[in-house]
Amino acid sequence: MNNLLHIQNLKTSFRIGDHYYAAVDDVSLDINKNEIIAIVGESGCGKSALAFSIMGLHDPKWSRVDGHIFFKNYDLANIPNENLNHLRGSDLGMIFQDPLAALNPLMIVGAQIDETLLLHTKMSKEQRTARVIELLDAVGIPNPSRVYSQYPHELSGGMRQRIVIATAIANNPSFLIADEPTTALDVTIQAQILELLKELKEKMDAGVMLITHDLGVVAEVADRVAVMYAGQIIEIAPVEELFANPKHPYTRSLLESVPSVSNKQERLHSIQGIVPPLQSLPRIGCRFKARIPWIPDEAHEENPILHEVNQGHFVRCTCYREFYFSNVKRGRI
Ligand SMILES: Nc1ncnc2c1ncn2[C@@H]1O[C@H](COP(=O)(O)OP(=O)(O)OP(=O)(O)O)[C@@H](O)[C@H]1O
Repeated sequence: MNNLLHIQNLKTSFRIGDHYYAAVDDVSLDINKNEIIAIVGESGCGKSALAFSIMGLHDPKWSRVDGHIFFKNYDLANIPNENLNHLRGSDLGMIFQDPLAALNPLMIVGAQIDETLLLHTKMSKEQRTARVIELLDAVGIPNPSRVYSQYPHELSGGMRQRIVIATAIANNPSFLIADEPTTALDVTIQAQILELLKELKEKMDAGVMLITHDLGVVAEVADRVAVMYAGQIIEIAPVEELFANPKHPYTRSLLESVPSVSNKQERLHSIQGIVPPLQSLPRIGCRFKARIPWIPDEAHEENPILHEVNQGHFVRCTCYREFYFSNVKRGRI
């Protein structure tokens, strides 16, 4: 079977004052082996809240996770912390956005990677050192033996991100989350890191969840794309299908906002309004409705569900059938 992780009706809520508000609201999603699934959406749509729920990183004092996350023989949303601790760093890996925050500034990088091997394997010190060197080499670090003994501040941003990746993949995780792994890097390093992610999924048959704002990155590496808006998946499709045939008004607007060589004379499209804060997210009806006020009410569904419009291509709410850009009438598009 190809399925690796099965998320079912996941709801992640944060406590604000006396109430809980869902940042991830009834998300169901399958992630397969040997697949990179990109999660896209504006800031505040719930991408990181989803990733942190899978890794069990939310503070239970301030949050609540309901639903199921089936992975191997576990339900990650409902297992004791010690089991999750064991899985994190072995079968589950996470690459964080900011390599400086993820690394210990007082420890040489080799020792940091070694620590995860020490925690999760029975390797001897010699075996671990050899494995760390092998990992440094695998993530494209030149002169791994020298870099082993360097501190994070002695390395460039791209090198530090590679160290974070080497740590995340040290124990060959079968599922890896990469949260904006290339945001802080220049484009050449970005391309190398993306190449590395592709290699990982192929060589280790891993499933990768890639969280990004960058649709160029998505086009480059993803196999499937899930578009999130206001805590929900509003469209999901294989990558070529999503770019060729976007349906949901939000997805179309996101794609329309990307600069391209062919439309560089035109003003870039901007999506009207903002993602509302958690406390004021619309909870009934189409959550995107307020940002497309020119679309008639009747076009929206009362309880929007995901409709399969093509094989493996799902879109939420019937408004996609009636959608046009507000300036179409003025003849700009
Ligand atoms: N610990 C928290 N307590 C309260 N609200 C939170 C907490 N973490 C996130 N939120 C809120 O949950 C919503 C989703 O946040 P999240 O960080 O998942 O968005 P995101 O799509 O990952 O954004 P970005 O792309 O900026 O990382 C936002 O409204 C955010 O303010």
